[in-house]
Amino acid sequence: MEAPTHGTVHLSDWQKSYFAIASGTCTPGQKADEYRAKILRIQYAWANSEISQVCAANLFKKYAEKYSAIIDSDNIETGLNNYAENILTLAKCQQNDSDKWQSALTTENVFGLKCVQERMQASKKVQSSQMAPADALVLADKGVSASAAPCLPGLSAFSSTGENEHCAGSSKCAGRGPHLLEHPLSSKSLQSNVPPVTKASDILPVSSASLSEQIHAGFQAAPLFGHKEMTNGASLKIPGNCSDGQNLSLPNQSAVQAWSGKRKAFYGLTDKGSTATSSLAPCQASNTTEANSFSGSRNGSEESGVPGFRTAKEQLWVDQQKKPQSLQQRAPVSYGGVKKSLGAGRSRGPFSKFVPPVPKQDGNENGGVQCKPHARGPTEPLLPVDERLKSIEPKMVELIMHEIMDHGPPVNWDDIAGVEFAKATIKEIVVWPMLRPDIFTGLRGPPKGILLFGPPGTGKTLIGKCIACQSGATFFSISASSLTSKWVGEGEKMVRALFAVARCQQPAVIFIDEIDSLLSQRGDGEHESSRRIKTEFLVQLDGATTSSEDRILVVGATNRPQEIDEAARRRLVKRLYIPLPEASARKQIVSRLMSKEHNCLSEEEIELIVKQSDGFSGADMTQLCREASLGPIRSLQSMDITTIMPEQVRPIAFVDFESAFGTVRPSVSSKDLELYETWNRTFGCGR
Ligand SMILES: Nc1ncnc2c1ncn2[C@@H]1O[C@H](COP(=O)(O)OP(=O)(O)OP(=O)(O)O)[C@@H](O)[C@H]1O
Ligand SMILES: [Mg+2]
Repeated sequence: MEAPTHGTVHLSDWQKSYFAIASGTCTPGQKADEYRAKILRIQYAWANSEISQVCAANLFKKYAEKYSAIIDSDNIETGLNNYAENILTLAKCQQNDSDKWQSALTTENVFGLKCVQERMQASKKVQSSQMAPADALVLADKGVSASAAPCLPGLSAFSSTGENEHCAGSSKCAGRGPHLLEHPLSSKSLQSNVPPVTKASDILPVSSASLSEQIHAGFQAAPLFGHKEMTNGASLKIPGNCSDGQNLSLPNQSAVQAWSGKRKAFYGLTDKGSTATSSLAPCQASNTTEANSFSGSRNGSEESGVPGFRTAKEQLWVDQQKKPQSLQQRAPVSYGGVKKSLGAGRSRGPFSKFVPPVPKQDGNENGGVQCKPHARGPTEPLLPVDERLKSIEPKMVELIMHEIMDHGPPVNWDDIAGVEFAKATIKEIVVWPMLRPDIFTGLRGPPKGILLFGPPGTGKTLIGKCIACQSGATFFSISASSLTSKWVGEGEKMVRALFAVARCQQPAVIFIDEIDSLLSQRGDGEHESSRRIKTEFLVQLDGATTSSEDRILVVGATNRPQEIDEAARRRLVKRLYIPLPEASARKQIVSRLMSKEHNCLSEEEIELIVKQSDGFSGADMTQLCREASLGPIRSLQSMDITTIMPEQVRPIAFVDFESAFGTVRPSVSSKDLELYETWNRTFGCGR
């Protein structure tokens, strides 16, 4: 029988396996394996010129499609759909920068390594026969820093071919010997991802500095790049007859020969001597000593006056370390125009800049404690966390930090028409004590809780904004409904976090709009979560209002004062009625709004408007002016609005107000007003 040729065996093989796959008895896994094997065989056949390139391409395409159809299919019977799983597994395995480094290699098992033992023996012999010069290692490589140096004599056990005998002679070096590995720094440094060295022959000469770099670098990058990327050419040559011009290589260099060949050129061009350590900052961030010694050793050239290369991350980190504590805090923020609001009324978009609620003025009011819930990233230094925030979930603190900030137009006291008594009282109990805490002490100490109540649209929220701008305090503006609805089940934690953050950011004003929805009377039918929020709020409020040191002011605003829980009412000691604007206030609102518009209103006409608008709230007055300002536009019926020039629009006239009165009505009924008046007489603190 004729022996089958190579080609026929090959073909029958293919046929057989094809039938096996097509038989339907294979599991998706087996099929995938078979297709994968086929793809490999195609590559192999093409590489051996058994099939043409066109044929290989066609076959490859066919089997790759089949293969990926199985892999990607999420049908349990026919596919594997392990794509996501693999990715997830990979992602899990991926060492995160923030993960704590846990190296399998410890000082103990370094000593256990046979090659290390051999080298230790050898260096001991050398030490006993010859004393090494003190600065041998510095000579070996100027990049060695003072902090890195102590570990090096011990590490000299790694050096090549008895080079110690030649470069040494150091009494320090020799005298200390291998036990110096136990130096705290060195042992720390050694607890890195040094790949296990298996053979003594694998240990090839490495300059001491580059070795220290590798150790500090945890060999993360070094093994891939080969020695030339590790240090510049000069430092690779150990002076004297240590290893003259000898090519240095890393333990597993052979395994990455192909890589280093390609990468050498690339990295060699861009990053002399720093490539191996360029991604090191994250590992160093948590340890100042290590980081310093690291930068010292790898930027040895800095010591000699030549600035070493640092990545931006490293430089930032080093700069932060250099700054004094107070400066490490973020730059003081002027709260003039900054409002922090949680929930309703937030104008901050998702891409707006985050402004932290930092202590202002000297930035050191809390003893320089940075209220940072946790390190934001592995590359950032771990700044001290405020004690008061330790019991608070970092997530909550972050939510408060991220959500309460806002920027709003600055509001002046003059922008608020009327309510003179309320304004004077607020200035007295909010602004002045914030400005002169030294005077407002003891009995003069400001109240810690204020309630602004009155009909809707009378300027309560406006007053809140004004306090934010004028008091100079850190301002937290919280809509009660956002606390109760947005963070279902977490409301009370949010309340706790809010007060904790406020405590860190003193002086602070917590403004709670619609406070009635947060602190309404507790009843049997109410939801458990809202009851818990309420209780927590009262507890916090109590703490804030009774503590004499805390400079936290809680300002609540409501148009339903009668619904507020009596316990909360008691804590909000200053209850200020914000009534409907009087005639003078209404005039002020109209005049102020009209002064910004083109109008032809006479003084008498304004008086008439004021008279006619009796019972209007501030918001109603604003709406009336808006409506009137549209009058001139509406009168341009015959003209094309798209082509009209601004000068062609006539000024706002009294007639526009007359027609505006036809559509704008007071929003507060006299019956409602009576309720406010009664409540004010009962609980209010006004005159
Ligand atoms: N005293 C005032 N002076 C000037 N403008 C005012 C005054 N009161 C109200 N306004 C105008 O009405 C708008 C709404 O006021 P604001 O939101 O402060 O009312 P509020 O009392 O908080 O009402 P609500 O009880 O419904 O929350 C303001 O933006 C402002 O334009
Ligand atoms: Mg309001």
